[in-house]
Amino acid sequence: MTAMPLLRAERVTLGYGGRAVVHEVSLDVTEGGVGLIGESGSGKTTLARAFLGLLTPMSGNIWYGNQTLKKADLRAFRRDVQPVFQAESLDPRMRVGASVAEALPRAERHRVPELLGQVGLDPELAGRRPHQLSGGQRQRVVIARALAVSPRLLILDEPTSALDVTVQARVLDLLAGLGTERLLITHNLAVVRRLCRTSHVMFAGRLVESGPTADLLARPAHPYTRALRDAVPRLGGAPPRARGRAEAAPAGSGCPFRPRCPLAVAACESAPEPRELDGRRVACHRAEDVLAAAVGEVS
Ligand SMILES: Nc1ncnc2c1ncn2[C@@H]1O[C@H](COP(=O)(O)OP(=O)(O)OP(=O)(O)O)[C@@H](O)[C@H]1O
Repeated sequence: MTAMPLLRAERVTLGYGGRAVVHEVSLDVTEGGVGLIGESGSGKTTLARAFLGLLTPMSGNIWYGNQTLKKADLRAFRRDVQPVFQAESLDPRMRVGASVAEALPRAERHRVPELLGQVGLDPELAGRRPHQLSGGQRQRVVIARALAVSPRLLILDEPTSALDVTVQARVLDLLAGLGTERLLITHNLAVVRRLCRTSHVMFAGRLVESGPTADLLARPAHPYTRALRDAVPRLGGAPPRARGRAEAAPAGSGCPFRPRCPLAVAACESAPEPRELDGRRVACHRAEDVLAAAVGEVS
């Protein structure tokens, strides 16, 4: 029997000022790491904010165990689900030891050296301020802060994109070794390859493909997954060019990827329903053709 996921989005629509930017997304945060991938503006951070309880769905529900977030014990939720922000979120005036201590319950403040050690930092660095650390060290301090309350799940939004490639790899190794569950948001497929057993690909506020990360990378079933894979092959690769909303078809007018899709046909003028295919879930009329072309072009 599969364990109940800690967090689950059920047909969640999210937006700002009454305008939806994430449409009917269903996603379970399961074991082994979950990646949420997509280009700038696809809605990843908006969905992460809903998972952190910072944005209320316009429709649908976020489930925390067997309760919706509206009814859940928020004290337990805030301990179990911790965000890992970018290193710039550290208070520049605060010594990093004090910064980690602030995240600990009062009676456990003696654990600062232990936590710094856990993220591979020399406890002697506790007396420094953020600008006296390297980017990778600062990111480790942010992770130590998140770990202070022994969370069950970390929600990481581009945790390493500001770091150079070798430092990025070391921080990813640290995250992989922690044993804490993670939902990782990134535009970089090399990052999810290391940290996430399952991945979800988002385009224009919709999930277009979900499944085991290894399968998505080896044999994408959606042309957008394939384009992402081919655009960003390595750690440290540049993000896919942000093309803006104008290049996604407006909601209600067929497949949103159609204007950019090399495989679009007349059928794509009706929106594809997500369906199960070859161990993944994909929303594309031509998924069989994309899958069949493991190598080379489809037309
Ligand atoms: N506070 C806000 N008010 C209004 N619109 C917003 C707000 N935040 C985000 N948006 C819009 O919602 C859409 C999705 O943005 P979101 O930040 O979730 O995307 P993203 O995939 O995380 O992008 P990035 O990788 O650049 O962070 C975009 O069109 C964005 O302009």
